[in-house]
Amino acid sequence: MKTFDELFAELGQKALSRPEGSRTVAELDAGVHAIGKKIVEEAAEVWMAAEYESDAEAAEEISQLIYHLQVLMVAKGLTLEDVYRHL
Ligand SMILES: N=c1c2ncn([C@@H]3O[C@H](COP(=O)(O)OP(=O)(O)OP(=O)(O)O)[C@@H](O)[C@H]3O)c2ncn1[C@@H]1O[C@H](COP(=O)(O)O)[C@@H](O)[C@H]1O
Repeated sequence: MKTFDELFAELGQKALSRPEGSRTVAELDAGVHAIGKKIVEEAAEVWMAAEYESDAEAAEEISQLIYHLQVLMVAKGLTLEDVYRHL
């Protein structure tokens, strides 16, 4: 289990070290357009899970949406502070 901040730090490290088989590296290489499409897809899955599936499934979809949002932040060079200042 990890927190939002811990995952973000891990993804930043993956972007730098570019380990073989990393999903994050593959997404970063695919670019902002592809990551954006993934975010829209995951957001729809969150909505559908929240309406029609279990709470556990909804939580899993939410975690995947958060992951892809973080990958987009890394791709754009945005920091946690850049986002947190708007919360
Ligand atoms: N938290 C996540 C995470 N959430 C979601 N995903 C990816 O996003 C996918 C979810 O999309 P889908 O459900 O649509 O699955 P899919 O249909 O197989 O997706 P596509 O391959 O078709 O795009 C999952 O299959 C994962 O590959 C994640 N991939 C990685 N992480 C974490 O990110 C960290 C770095 O991972 P790597 O970069 O892979 O080392 C690790 O801590 C991982 O646990």
